Amino acid sequence: MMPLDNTNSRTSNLRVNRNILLIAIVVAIISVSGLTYFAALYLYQQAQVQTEVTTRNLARSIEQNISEVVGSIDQALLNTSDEFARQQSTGKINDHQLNLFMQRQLRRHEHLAYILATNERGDVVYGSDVLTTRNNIADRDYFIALRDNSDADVLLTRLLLGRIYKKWVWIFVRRLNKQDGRFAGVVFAGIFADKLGESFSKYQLDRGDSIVLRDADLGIIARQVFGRDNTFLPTDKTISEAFRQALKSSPMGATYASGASSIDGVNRTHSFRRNEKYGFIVNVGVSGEHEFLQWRRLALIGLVLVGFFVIAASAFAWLLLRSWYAHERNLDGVLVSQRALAESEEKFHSLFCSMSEGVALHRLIRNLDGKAIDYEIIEVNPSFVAQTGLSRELVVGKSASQVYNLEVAPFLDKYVRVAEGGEAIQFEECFEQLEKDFLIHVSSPKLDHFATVFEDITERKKWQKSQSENLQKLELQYQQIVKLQEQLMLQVLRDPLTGLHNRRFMDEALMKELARAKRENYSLSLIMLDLDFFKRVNDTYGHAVGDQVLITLSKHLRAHARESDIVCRYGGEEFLVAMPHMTPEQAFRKIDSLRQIIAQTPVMYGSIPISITISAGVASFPENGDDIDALLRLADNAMYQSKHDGRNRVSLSK
Ligand SMILES: Nc1nc2c(ncn2[C@@H]2O[C@H](COP(=O)(O)OP(=O)(O)OP(=O)(O)O)[C@@H](O)[C@H]2O)c(=O)[nH]1
Repeated sequence: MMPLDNTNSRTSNLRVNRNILLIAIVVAIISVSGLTYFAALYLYQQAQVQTEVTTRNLARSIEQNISEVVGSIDQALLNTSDEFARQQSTGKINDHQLNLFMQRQLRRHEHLAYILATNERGDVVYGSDVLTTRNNIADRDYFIALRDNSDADVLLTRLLLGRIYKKWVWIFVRRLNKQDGRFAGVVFAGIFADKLGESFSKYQLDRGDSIVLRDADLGIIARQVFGRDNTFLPTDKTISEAFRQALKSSPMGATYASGASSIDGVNRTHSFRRNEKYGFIVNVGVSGEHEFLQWRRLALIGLVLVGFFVIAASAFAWLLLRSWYAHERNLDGVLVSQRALAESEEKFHSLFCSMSEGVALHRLIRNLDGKAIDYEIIEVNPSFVAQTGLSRELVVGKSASQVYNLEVAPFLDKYVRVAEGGEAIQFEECFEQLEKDFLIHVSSPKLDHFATVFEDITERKKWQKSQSENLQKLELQYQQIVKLQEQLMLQVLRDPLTGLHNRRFMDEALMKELARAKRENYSLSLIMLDLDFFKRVNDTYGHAVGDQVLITLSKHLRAHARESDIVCRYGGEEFLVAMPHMTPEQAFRKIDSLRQIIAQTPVMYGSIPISITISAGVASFPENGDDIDALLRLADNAMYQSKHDGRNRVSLSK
């Protein structure tokens, strides 16, 4: 069993560890979520940067391409202008040759729709195409501008609805001069806006991305929105506020994020570049869907992973908490049990130490065959030490045979029976060396273990012994008392002089005898007899002789009485004999026979014979009555009748 303190500290350690682990899980969840959030933010920024770089590079690339195209067209215009000048120097313009020249220029530029030239009046007279209709462009702004400016360089128009081909066209114009420098017309080339827009489709952009070409005054020349509707309002100058701000702060080129596009409402990251030489602006808008799609995928994966992690960590924490709480409950249970056990052990220990009886705990020692040959003393209490005089250090951990210096440990057989069978016993033993008696209780708490409780019964034994002696004395005294009582009874119920029953005894006996006679229906005769002239004996020989006479008469009466007869000295010299089963006649004969014997047997006083006679009266049940007093009176009357009739005789009651 784990000590209570250890369990307590283990419980609090567990709680601390649990809290640390829970905090660690929460921190891990927050950290992972935070890291994921910052990673997503970083990736978002990266996607944004990537989008910006893409749009910037694309804008630069497209601007350069268009710039090269425009430069090349400009070169074609210059070449045509030079050819025009060369032919002029010959004095005459050869229309056919000039047209062929212009056709060759046109073929070298795939983007060009046409290349034409006018005279100084604006009539389109030369060109890559043979025109069947007469066209004049003298009213066009660019014609007027070039006509009026002899130093004008190449001129790029806004998008115009062409008069010849009836299509929206971007026109590049150069002035033609006569030999003296005067205005000779213009040479101009056009690119159809739709073709230009189509040419943007070679760029591998994603759906929703856009490329917009604007002239120097911001009018739209061409627009390509990938995967969407490409319609736009030619020459439209509407721009978003973001574009306006970007242009204002950085007129030659910048990157900015637009809100919803003014044209199609799509959010894009834009980069624009203004061509330094020709002033046109290329604006590339990338919706960033691709980059952000990638980011979204990553963010979603991250979110799912974090979600899984949070769920798993929460589930883990929940399971951990549940298991902890269960464990804590168990520990609490263990704590309660341990506390109870500790309290119980404390109580046991305190009881063990404070017991007046000597207690010793033992364990059997077995040999290799498993036979119990001795027992070890595991623990003893202070009373054991006090009783035996053996110190604890001397006995604990030792075998009994060793401690008591005996070949066979004391009471081994008895103890083995208890330790193996489990049934408690007790026996008394006198330890002569200690001069003490003990009542030894032996019980077995578990197999091979037993406890002995030595109850000192020396005093009790002494007391028992003295009690026994006292009892013997008492018994003796009792016997003496009984004897005395018997003597007393004799004294009370017998006449001390003659040893016959006295009148008191007779009174009680007669009641019983008469009752029995009535019950069993037999006769009961009462004989009252009296010494004749006894006074004379006393007077003559003395009272002692008189006593001797009385004793002699008593002996006669006793000698002639049956077992069932009751003889008593009824008073002075009066005697009464009760004779059960005797009719009056039988009684008469019996007492008369006795009378005769007495009369013939004198009492000897020394050598002097003293003659004695008796007078008697007989009364019987049922002949003379059934009442004791009446019968006694009748017997007495009969006796007096005998006196009256001369003494020495027996009379029957009438
Ligand atoms: N020695 C002795 N004398 C006794 C005892 N009890 C009574 N007496 C005597 O018995 C005598 C009885 O005398 P009475 O009653 O006159 O009768 P009696 O002399 O026998 O004459 P009758 O009965 O008429 O024949 C008295 O003298 C008594 O003292 C006794 O225990 N011992």
